[in-house]
Amino acid sequence: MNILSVTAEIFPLVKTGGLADVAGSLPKALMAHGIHTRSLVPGYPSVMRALTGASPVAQYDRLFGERATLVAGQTGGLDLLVLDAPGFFDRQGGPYADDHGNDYPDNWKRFAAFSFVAAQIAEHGVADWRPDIIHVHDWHPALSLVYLKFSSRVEIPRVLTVHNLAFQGQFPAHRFTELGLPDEAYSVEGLEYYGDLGYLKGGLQAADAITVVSPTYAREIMSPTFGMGLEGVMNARHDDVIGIVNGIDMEVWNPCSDPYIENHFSTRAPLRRLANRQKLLDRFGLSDTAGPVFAAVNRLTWQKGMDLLAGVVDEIVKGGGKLIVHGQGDAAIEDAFMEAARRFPHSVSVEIGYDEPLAHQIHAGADAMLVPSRFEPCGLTQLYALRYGCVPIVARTGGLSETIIDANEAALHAQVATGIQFSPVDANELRLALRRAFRLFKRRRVWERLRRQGMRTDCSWHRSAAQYAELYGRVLTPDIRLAG
Ligand SMILES: Nc1ncnc2c1ncn2[C@@H]1O[C@H](COP(=O)(O)OP(=O)(O)O[C@H]2O[C@H](CO)[C@@H](O)[C@H](O)[C@H]2O)[C@@H](O)[C@H]1O
Repeated sequence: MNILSVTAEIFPLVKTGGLADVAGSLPKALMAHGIHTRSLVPGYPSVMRALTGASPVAQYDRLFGERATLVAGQTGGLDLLVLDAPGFFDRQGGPYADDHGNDYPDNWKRFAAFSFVAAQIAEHGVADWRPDIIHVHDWHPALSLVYLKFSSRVEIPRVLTVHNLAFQGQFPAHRFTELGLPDEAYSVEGLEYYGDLGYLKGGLQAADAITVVSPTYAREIMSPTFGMGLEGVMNARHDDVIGIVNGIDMEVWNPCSDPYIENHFSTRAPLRRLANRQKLLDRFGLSDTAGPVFAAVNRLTWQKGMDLLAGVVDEIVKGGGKLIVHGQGDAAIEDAFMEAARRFPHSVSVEIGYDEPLAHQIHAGADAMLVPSRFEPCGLTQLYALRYGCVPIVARTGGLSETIIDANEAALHAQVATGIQFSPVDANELRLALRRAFRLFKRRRVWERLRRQGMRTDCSWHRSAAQYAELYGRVLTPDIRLAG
């Protein structure tokens, strides 16, 4: 079976968050099911640099006004189709915004062009290759499903995965005439979204199957609290929505062989982890401590509950713990953490930025990883933390609630606990969760068991890739409904 996977990010070539990790690791996991994935990605500079043995397979003289070449190539086990359109993708800043964080004003056009090419490949194939299914990720390529629904005579099954409903690709309605779609595509059944254009909304309406990245999130987004304005569409498509929890790349995140960490460790050799802990404290200018070293590696945003964490730093300091924060995001939250680091220089250390090796080192050295998200479709940070023996302390929401087993007395007694959950997601409950962590940390054997149990958890793609394979089988047999 051939899958055309369409994604704006793919690890290790271009990444701003979890989407890249999933788009980069799922194709490898699907190979075990006899599924061959080709991933279409935009030709950002980092992607073009990494391509080896690339060859042009299609040419566009005026793709939404720009010259573009579709290039086929391989890198790091990924089979890629790259849309080399310098006018759209060869830019200094990030994939979606400039260096100052301002969205590119032509994002509507960049991702319409990208989506148009995806639809062309789905419809006609490329060179001698034809996909059986098109599977698009998030809003950026979602318009391709709209092109296929309204402008194509080819019936190819269309799958859409939503990694985060908060990002929707909403643009002014007057752009519609430039998209080259028939008039009926600007409708409730298509792109129309509160008087604007909704790329994700259009994709949700045009998909044969919709996946989100955990069953809990699949339930949550049916309500206004989590639906972000799309709860009506999600309810209408309820029977075609399925939640599949993310797996992680067990090679990239492997404490026994990780090139970014100095002291490799495992459940059999846990003491070597202590050397990473010491190195981490040194790196962040913090003195050694008998108390727990808490960490947060995340986007510093409201979604991730990082403002809540910034508000309870005193609880960590008071208890004799340390806090290491690495991330970037909202200026006010960055400032709040920097201020906390100034107030408590011996206990709190912050590095604003985005650094992949450092993320590995923090997971490999800290005692506990804080993930107080207000909503979290799945979350990967807590899975990396499990694998690296860093006990996750998570909000009970979305995928966090499904991937971590709370250390209540029953779960501890049954030796199945892997972390700490708290709910509702507010500062008070986060404080209480920290106090529980301090108490558990003092029970050394209990904490060690918690850590070991986490490291033994299967976070691989094993089960979830099988679910995707089954889903692909179902959409190829259209009479079988997903919910059945
Ligand atoms: N400063 C920094 N330096 C280095 N690395 C950093 C970093 N800040 C974050 N990261 C990395 O970025 C990734 C974040 O992935 P998550 O899945 O936790 O959240 P994200 O909101 O990006 O993803 C969305 O999509 C994913 C994938 O489906 C869902 O799991 C999630 O719930 C949803 O919000 C992790 O690999 C993390 O290590």
